[in-house]
Amino acid sequence: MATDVAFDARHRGAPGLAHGGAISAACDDLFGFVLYLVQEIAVTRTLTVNYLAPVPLGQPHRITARLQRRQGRRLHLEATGTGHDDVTRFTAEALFLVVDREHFTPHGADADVLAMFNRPPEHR
Ligand SMILES: CCCCCCCCCC(=O)SCCNC(=O)CCNC(=O)[C@H](O)C(C)(C)COP(=O)(O)OP(=O)(O)OC[C@H]1O[C@@H](n2cnc3c(N)ncnc32)[C@H](O)[C@@H]1OP(=O)(O)O
Repeated sequence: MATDVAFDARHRGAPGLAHGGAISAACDDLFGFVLYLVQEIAVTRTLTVNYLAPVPLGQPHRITARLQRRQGRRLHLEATGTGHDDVTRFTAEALFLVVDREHFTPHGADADVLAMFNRPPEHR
């Protein structure tokens, strides 16, 4: 699964550069979408981002994410973020753990939890 992201002023860290937290969030979010492909309900247990080079604001980066392997409840995911100039500026690895629906029901409205399972959330 892939998405194209151009970090903007909302994601600024150092002048002209994306904040590491925004990069991390983009990777975690895309991993969440991979779950719809592998048809598992899971949540992030660990997330490691390797910041290989500064990410300039306003330059599109393609983030590609995939399930690398599965061990029981453990889903190992990995992602790569590459600019249009073919420079890979970050990679990420995550451990997601499969959970049941009851993981979410104490916190969100039933209809919202059900909707989340039926289709990916819409992003603006
Ligand atoms: C389809 C729709 C899905 C939508 C979800 C989208 C999610 C988007 C991404 C997110 O932002 S999720 C939000 C951020 N994450 C969280 O809020 C998770 C908070 N953490 C928890 O709720 C619990 O820690 C969790 C449910 C993940 C796990 O608790 P458990 O008590 O169920 O598991 P446990 O700690 O016993 O670990 C289960 C297994 O994983 C193993 N494990 C845990 N941490 C590990 C680790 N770091 N490395 C390797 N293995 C690990 C652990 O040893 C164990 O192995 P065994 O099954 O063999 O005994």
